[in-house]
Amino acid sequence: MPVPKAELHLHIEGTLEPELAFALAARNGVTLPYADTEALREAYRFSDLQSFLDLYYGLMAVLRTAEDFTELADAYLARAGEQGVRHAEIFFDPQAHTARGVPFGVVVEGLCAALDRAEERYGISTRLIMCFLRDESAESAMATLEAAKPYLGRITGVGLDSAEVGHPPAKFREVYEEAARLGLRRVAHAGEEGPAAYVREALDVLGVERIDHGLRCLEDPELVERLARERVPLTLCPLSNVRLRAIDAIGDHPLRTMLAAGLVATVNSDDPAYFGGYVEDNFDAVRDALGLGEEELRTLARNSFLAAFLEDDEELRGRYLAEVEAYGFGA
Ligand SMILES: Nc1ncnc2[nH]cnc12
Ligand SMILES: [Zn+2]
Repeated sequence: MPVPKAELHLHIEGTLEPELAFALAARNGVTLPYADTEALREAYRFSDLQSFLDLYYGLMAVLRTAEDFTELADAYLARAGEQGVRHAEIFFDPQAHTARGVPFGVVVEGLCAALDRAEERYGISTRLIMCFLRDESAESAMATLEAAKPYLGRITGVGLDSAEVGHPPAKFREVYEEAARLGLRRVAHAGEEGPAAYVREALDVLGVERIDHGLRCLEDPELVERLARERVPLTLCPLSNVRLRAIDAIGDHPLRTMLAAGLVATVNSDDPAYFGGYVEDNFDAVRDALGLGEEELRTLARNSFLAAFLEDDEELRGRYLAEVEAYGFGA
């Protein structure tokens, strides 16, 4: 059994495997511009974040009903369970669905039908984080936050994703202020393709508690020192970074440098259906390419639970942390 871990950077729409995409397309009468699953997989050669996003948003056309979202989440949770995930904080992109006429409530209710039975079926506790598309307007993000109000009992936090460069965090200052007033936790993608300054801005202007990716923080040593001192977790996604060409090869990933700098690094899968692996596959990839040892792997697993939004259930966090300490690597 893989090491117990929390997955903190996972877009549920990014778990849409080609087989499920075609099955949902048939069920919903949607025609996909690919002959079959093989042709679709062939298209997964990305040159940057935008080239991925174009395909990712396009394929979402097959997601129409609450049941579709339930199936999607169920398929992820089953895979995640096999990969040692004990706790999952799941992103979703409401605007990518409401823009196609799928109501906010359909998405949340569909996802929650799967999340509600995840503990019982897969032994996984869950949280839901709604992400704003940063290449859409702040007004659209605010309207999305408004649409979320009837469902706030089910939503733990807000995030910020999509095309990063040219859409700095400060664009969403008021939206994040309102989210904080509503008692929502705050995270944001920053420093994936964008500069270290965006990481700083996400902390200072949006008040985020974790940085998603944060890769480019390394270009600013003072910022690295601050992230380490304030113990701001980074949710890294190594296979994603290779596929989206943020780095040339997995062996170039700066994870080891980040751990040595005292950063609270975690390893996650981002969009596993598109990037060639789920979370344990990411652990395996960095272990093999960077030669990580038992203590580094245990630190990554421990960090994932320390960084999780489990303040409402510290007993559960404690149990997960005890599982990490008791885990026997190489068994
Ligand atoms: N890696 C990523 N970066 C930004 N937005 C995303 N949406 C889904 N995956 C993403
Ligand atoms: Zn992401």
